[in-house]
Amino acid sequence: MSTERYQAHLTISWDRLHRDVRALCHGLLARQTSFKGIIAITRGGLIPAALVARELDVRLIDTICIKSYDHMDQGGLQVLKGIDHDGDGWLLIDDLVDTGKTARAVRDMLPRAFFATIYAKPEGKPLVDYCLEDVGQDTWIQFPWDMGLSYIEPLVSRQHGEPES
Ligand SMILES: O=P(O)(O)OC[C@H]1O[C@H](OP(=O)(O)OP(=O)(O)O)[C@H](O)[C@@H]1O
Ligand SMILES: Nc1nc2[nH]cnc2c(=O)[nH]1
Ligand SMILES: [Mg+2]
Repeated sequence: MSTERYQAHLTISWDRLHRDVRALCHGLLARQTSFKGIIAITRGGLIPAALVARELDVRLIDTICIKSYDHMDQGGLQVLKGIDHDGDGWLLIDDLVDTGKTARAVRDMLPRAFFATIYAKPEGKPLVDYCLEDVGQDTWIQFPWDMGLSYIEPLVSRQHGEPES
């Protein structure tokens, strides 16, 4: 699938990610359900899962390893590592749901797990049990682990049409 479906960008800083995961955890705690352990959907779910594990004081952590995108290009879904139970009592964590293709595959493997993501786009949202924030279907979420700080020219040079080095 091409990158044309993304018309907007939402850039998430490390600070915002941390705040958003803590807010997600407040919501999870309010449900008064305790979890046997956390399953992170790699790779995007790894850092959120580590932060959730810290807030919920969970020490048992497993992974489901799935690849679906090469940057913005959605390809065939590859399950590189599964799990040998139905997810009963476990908390599944991913960074986001977009089309819901990954979530559907994970739900088929772990029908009894509780599935939470930080961000959810409309097509995928019905597949998660809990998410913190809705994001437009046409928005590409830029995560801090995919970015770096870099120099930009002062506005005035850019106005005068000086070429960027
Ligand atoms: O709802 P979908 O359309 O299936 O998209 C959501 C999935 O896409 C991203 O993973 P990706 O396949 O890019 O791998 P990554 O987690 O290793 O970045 C993201 O982390 C979700 O797992
Ligand atoms: N980083 C990132 N990965 C995705 N995979 C599917 N949708 C997205 C998105 O909006 N951002
Ligand atoms: Mg992923």
